Amino acid sequence: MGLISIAIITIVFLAIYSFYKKNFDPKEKLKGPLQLPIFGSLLSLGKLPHHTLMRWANKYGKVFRLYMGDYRTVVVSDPVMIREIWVKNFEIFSDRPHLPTFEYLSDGYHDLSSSDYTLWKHNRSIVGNAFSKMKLKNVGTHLDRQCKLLLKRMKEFQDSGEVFYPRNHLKKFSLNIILSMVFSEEVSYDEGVSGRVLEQLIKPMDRIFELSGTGNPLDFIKILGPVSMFLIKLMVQKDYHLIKGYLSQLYEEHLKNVDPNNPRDLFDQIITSEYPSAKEKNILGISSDMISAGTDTSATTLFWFFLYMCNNPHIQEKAYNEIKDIVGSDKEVLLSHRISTPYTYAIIKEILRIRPIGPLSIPRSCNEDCQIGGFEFYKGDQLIMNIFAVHHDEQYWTEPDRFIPERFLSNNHAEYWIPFSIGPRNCVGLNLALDEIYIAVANILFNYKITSESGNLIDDTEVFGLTTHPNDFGVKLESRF
Ligand code: HEM
Repeated sequence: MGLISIAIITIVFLAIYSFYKKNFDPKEKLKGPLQLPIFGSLLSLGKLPHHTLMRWANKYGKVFRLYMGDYRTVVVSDPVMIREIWVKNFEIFSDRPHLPTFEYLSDGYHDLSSSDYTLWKHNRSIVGNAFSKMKLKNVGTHLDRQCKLLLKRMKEFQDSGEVFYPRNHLKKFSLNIILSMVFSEEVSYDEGVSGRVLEQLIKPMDRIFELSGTGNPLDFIKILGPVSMFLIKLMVQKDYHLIKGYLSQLYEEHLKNVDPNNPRDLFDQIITSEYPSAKEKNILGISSDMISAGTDTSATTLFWFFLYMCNNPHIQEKAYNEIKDIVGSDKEVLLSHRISTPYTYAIIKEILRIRPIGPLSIPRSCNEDCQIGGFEFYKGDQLIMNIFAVHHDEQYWTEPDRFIPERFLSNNHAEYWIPFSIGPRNCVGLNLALDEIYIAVANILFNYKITSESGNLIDDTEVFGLTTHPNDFGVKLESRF
């Protein structure tokens, strides 16, 4: 028998075994859709995986199983089970799955977002402490400055009557908040001036996330083994080196004159912390996390804000009146106004509910066989929290597909409003994100009436990606003064 025949017989055998194991394993108690051999559900998740998974949850249960390639994956859309897994049994589900993409991009899991429990605990406390110290010092100053720059940019569009395309301006707003807090750097709003940051940081990051988005078969098919790592490196290493080069340069510059007693920014605090090993790798990994996780997330939520305000002029008017009555002649909305503007804050919560930018959160893995809530979990399982499904569940929300900020006025829905996930490994940037979104939303509403460019409703269909965002659109700005 020739080599080709042996290879074909092996592949057929593996495919039959894989089909049997994924669909008819006698120890499997969870229901789920029929799985393809080798790929499992990887090819059937569609363009909007969170919608597909929500449909399957309706059919197979709020805790169901599928396979992403070789990984048994349990998808959870029930807030009670989410609490059991992500909070009460956190230590069993604290880690991320070990995937070649995560491994390569984090230089062997040396960062915050993909590290394993022991290192994660250490790095999380460094970032947590750094944020608390910054909070006391000057977060408000960074937010105010960046908000003023954004409003100034918007004014130029309003004065000229030109259509304003919010997406890139919002990205710069969020990026600048992170850059100034972490590195004391800033990108100019004028195109071109920001060449270095754009070419070495933002564009490479965007390209990497496009390539390595959810469900890359190279990550999930174990038989591909070393070939996967080789191909992933081939695809992302140029961009990866650009990002690491940019961060390494900042690291060297900061090292020259860092004063541990008087840190200038978050990076100084990260640099001056102790690490169990691989100090430089961890520093670069954590700072790269801050930029990748902290920029597009808040910016995309603000992008949705523009859309929902154009499509709901009565809601926009109601929030404007609330802010105007509170702020009066001060000309500027501050963080301290948030408590007195509950309707505006309810708008933010409703945007994060109806269009959570990370609808499937970031996956976790199970580190021991266990039974929780009557369901079996096995070591090595991947866990997916379907935030979108929880946020659109009719059991918890009246008319979940409608944009109704009022629903948050009488009830904060804390049990099932989970855009930042829950538990000890939830979003570390939660408070910063809510602060920056509030500052931007409230000041934009106070200064401008926003309408769609065409006068028609803007399409609110999502595009799945690093963050789930709308298709690009432009708006008209009318001054409130
Ligand atoms: C609207 C804004 C944002 C949303 C909806 C959001 C949402 C999330 C979610 C769902 C997770 C996964 C948590 C888990 O595994 O349980 C996460 C993790 C993370 N987020 Fe955010 N995020 C936002 C903004 C930010 C900002 C501004 C930062 C900047 C510092 C940030 C930094 C991170 C980091 C570093 C992680 C990984 C945490 C860890 O593994 O310990 N996020 N975020």
